[in-house]
Amino acid sequence: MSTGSPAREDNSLLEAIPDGNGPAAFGTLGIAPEDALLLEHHSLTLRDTRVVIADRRKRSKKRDATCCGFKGDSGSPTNTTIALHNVLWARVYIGEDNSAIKITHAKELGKRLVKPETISIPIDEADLEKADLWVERLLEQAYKGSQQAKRFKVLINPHGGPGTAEKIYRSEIEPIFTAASCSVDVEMTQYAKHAVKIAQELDIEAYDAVICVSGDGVPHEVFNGLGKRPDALKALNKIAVCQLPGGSGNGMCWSFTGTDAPSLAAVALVKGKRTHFDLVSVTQGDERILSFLSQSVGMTAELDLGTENMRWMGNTRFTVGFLQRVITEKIYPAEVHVKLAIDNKEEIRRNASVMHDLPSLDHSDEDVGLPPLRYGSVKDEVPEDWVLESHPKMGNFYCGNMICMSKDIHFFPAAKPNDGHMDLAIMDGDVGRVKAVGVMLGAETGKHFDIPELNYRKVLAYRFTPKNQKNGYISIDGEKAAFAPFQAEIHHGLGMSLSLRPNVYEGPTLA
Ligand SMILES: Nc1ncnc2c1ncn2[C@@H]1O[C@H](COP(=O)(O)OP(=O)(O)OP(=O)(O)O)[C@@H](O)[C@H]1O
Repeated sequence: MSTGSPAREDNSLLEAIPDGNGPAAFGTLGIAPEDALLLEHHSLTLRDTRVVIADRRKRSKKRDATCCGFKGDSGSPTNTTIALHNVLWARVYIGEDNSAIKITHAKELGKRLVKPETISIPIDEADLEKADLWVERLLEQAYKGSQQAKRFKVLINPHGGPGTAEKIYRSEIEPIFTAASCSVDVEMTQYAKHAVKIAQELDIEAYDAVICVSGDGVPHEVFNGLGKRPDALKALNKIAVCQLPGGSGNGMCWSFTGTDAPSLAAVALVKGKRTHFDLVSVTQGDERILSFLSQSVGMTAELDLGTENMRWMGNTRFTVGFLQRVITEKIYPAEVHVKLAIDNKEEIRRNASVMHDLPSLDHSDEDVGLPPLRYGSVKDEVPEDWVLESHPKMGNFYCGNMICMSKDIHFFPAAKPNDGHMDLAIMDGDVGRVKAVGVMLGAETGKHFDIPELNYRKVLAYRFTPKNQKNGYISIDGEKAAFAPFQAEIHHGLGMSLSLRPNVYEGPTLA
């Protein structure tokens, strides 16, 4: 993910403004009057994706290098440029002896680390009113299309991944939330499925988003908790469910923010725009489970669930687990009934940049539970127009809703947050080790999509029935399900999250 450039020096604007400049100078540069603020010693301008702070004083021979957070060298005053994406907050400070505009931004300290830093620009009393207006304008532009000062319910799984979620939160995430004036209510999950209860009982008017500092297991629980409420439809629409990296998979965080660097992902959520995304109902026995990420059987499910003993490795456990399994070329025979949407790769590629209209879901104030199942449950007859497929040599059954499943695994490059389709990828187990490794490596860039042995389709629903096996792994969002037939169907735009761009996941795409 690009966070835009951090604060940096930029002489271009300063060069362009004549000495003794006035508002007219900005006009000649194509800067709207409301985007510019001329102070006695500084000019502040909003330009496309950045804010430029220039020292207007005549070039002095020597200036304090740290004055107001600006660098200066003798004889050449410099500008400071901050990407609007990195502007976390701004305000007018009024002190007894001095007043200032304070701009807090995410300052880049390394490729994977930003920390809040505040720049102060002194202002005279006479400029207070116009400074207020400009600060308001800056915040509007820095949060374009996104809500300012979001209210977060933060859930931390102390056992997620290598067990460092709380430490990561306190050191890298919380400072960003605080600097961005977000209100946070932090709760540690105390036991497995605790997040289901928390979401079920959540005061949905008190928060804008639930932020899970965890793996993908906690957001799975939050969606299911919201889905159990009598007002499920409204709750799923009102509360954006998001993930920040505190586990080993972090597929949701990667898909929506394009990174698993905690502070960068935190900035992405602070700036995130509300985005509807598709959820899936999975029925198995008498149960109905909401799935937001994936369902898998075979190789992928074994990686998710059969590598628990390697949890200490963090994300590496998936690669090691894959290499161990690919050698055996194991098969998992199954029957799959499919309700197809798009059944060939060419059309999927052509369709990749098409925007899909959201259906009008009823989010009224009345208590409305989950939408009814369009195709019935796994216990009903399979609808007549579903295609029956026999897969006696299935090696991997993988159905996904998001582009990225974990670091460098962009398994579903055709996935969109709300296209109303699931992406179904099936591959036989006897395609050979070279092909299997090719798919794994290709998933880093999405190139595996074109490997002919990978059967990749868009579907609306399916039923999976294992054949000739007593035991095995079925993974739903990385959580273990019973090894028994299950059925899945998509709900277009039922869920809500925060994303950097509308209806696009971050990562390599087909378009
Ligand atoms: N305090 C707790 N004690 C025990 N289990 C917990 C606790 N809090 C949450 N859990 C459980 O931990 C499981 C895994 O959580 P999570 O997904 O956050 O981490 P992870 O396993 O590292 O990530 P991933 O699922 O992406 O591999 C969830 O099923 C959740 O119910």
